[in-house]
Amino acid sequence: MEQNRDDKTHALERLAELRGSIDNIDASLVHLLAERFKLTERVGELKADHGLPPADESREARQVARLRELAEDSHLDPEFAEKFLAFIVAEVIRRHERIAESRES
Ligand SMILES: C=C(O[C@@H]1C=C(C(=O)O)C=C[C@H]1O)C(=O)O
Repeated sequence: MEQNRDDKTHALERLAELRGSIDNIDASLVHLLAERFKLTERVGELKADHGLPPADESREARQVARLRELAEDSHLDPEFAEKFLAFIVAEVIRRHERIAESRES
C-alpha cells in the first residue's frame, strides 16, 4: 500500500517534469512560427509589389521532399510532417492573397 503511494507520487513528479519540458517546446514552436510568419509576410509583400503569384508549387514540392527526409532521419512520421507543413503553407498563401488584394484596392 505504502509502496503504491510512493510509486504514484514518483509518477506524478515525473509527469510534471515531462510536462514542463513539453511546455518549453510548445513555447519554442510558437516563437519559431512567429518568426517564420514575419518572414513569409515579407515574401508576400515582395510578391505583391512585383506581381508574383502568392503560391509556388515547385518550391512547396521541394520543401515537402526535404521535410519528409528530415522527418525520417528524426524518427518523426513523414506523413505528419507533410500535413503540418501543408497546414502552415495554406495559411501563408491565404495571407499572401490578402496582401495582393489590399494592393489592388
Ligand atoms: C513563402 C512563400 O510563399 C508560399 C508559401 C511557402 C511557405 O510557407 O514556405 C512556400 C511557397 C509558396 O507557396 C515562397 O514562395 O517562398
